[in-house]
Amino acid sequence: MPSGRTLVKICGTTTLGDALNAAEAGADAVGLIFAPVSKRLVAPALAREISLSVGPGVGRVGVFLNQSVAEVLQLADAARVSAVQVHGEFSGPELAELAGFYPVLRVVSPQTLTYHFEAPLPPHVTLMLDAPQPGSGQPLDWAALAPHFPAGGWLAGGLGPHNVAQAISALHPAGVDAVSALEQWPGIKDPARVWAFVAAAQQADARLDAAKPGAVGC
Ligand SMILES: O=C(O)c1ccccc1N[C@@H]1O[C@H](COP(=O)(O)O)[C@@H](O)[C@H]1O
Repeated sequence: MPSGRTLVKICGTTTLGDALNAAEAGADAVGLIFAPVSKRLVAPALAREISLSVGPGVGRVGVFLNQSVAEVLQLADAARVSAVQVHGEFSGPELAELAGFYPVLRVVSPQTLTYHFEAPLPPHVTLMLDAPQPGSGQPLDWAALAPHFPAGGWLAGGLGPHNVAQAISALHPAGVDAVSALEQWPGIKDPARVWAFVAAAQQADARLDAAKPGAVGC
């Protein structure tokens, strides 16, 4: 969904209050994690309540790690998500199957980026760059990544209000995604940090727009 600005996803939402706060702050999407190993695991029934409450303008992204296509589709359907984000072992044919039902964010680490570029992505599959251990708050080396960052790709990994503007101006991602830096403790957001994250991304976009040749004031 290209919009001309950086989309913002607030991941690891486990309460209705946190989801509504993210929506009010201006987030484009909330992430609902269904990976059983996660400290931010959300029950399908609560995820569904969140999906039905945030309003049609806010995407709901189901997040999965090393789960079968059948499980992904069953949970995504139950929770009424609008897209899925997959980490770990998913083959090309599995991604294509998922993409027949939902837009897919395929998460890869910088170490595996080359491999994923060599194998063409199926339609409706978008790459997201993240640290090898998802949800660990580990930032990527944006300078090293810049020459290889995929056009239209998303960025995650240790992003927060303190560094998201720098990441946007370094890589121009289509979207940014964060969890650890926005929490009071795992699974529970700090509402002020969520607002600050969205605002910092919006301000970064405004600065990039103002710097474009022909922009008013240049
Ligand atoms: O956060 C988790 O627990 C998690 C578990 C399984 C798959 C993905 C998970 N989170 C994803 O991690 C990245 C960024 O995290 P951080 O900001 O560096 O802490 C993001 O894509 C989340 O969706």
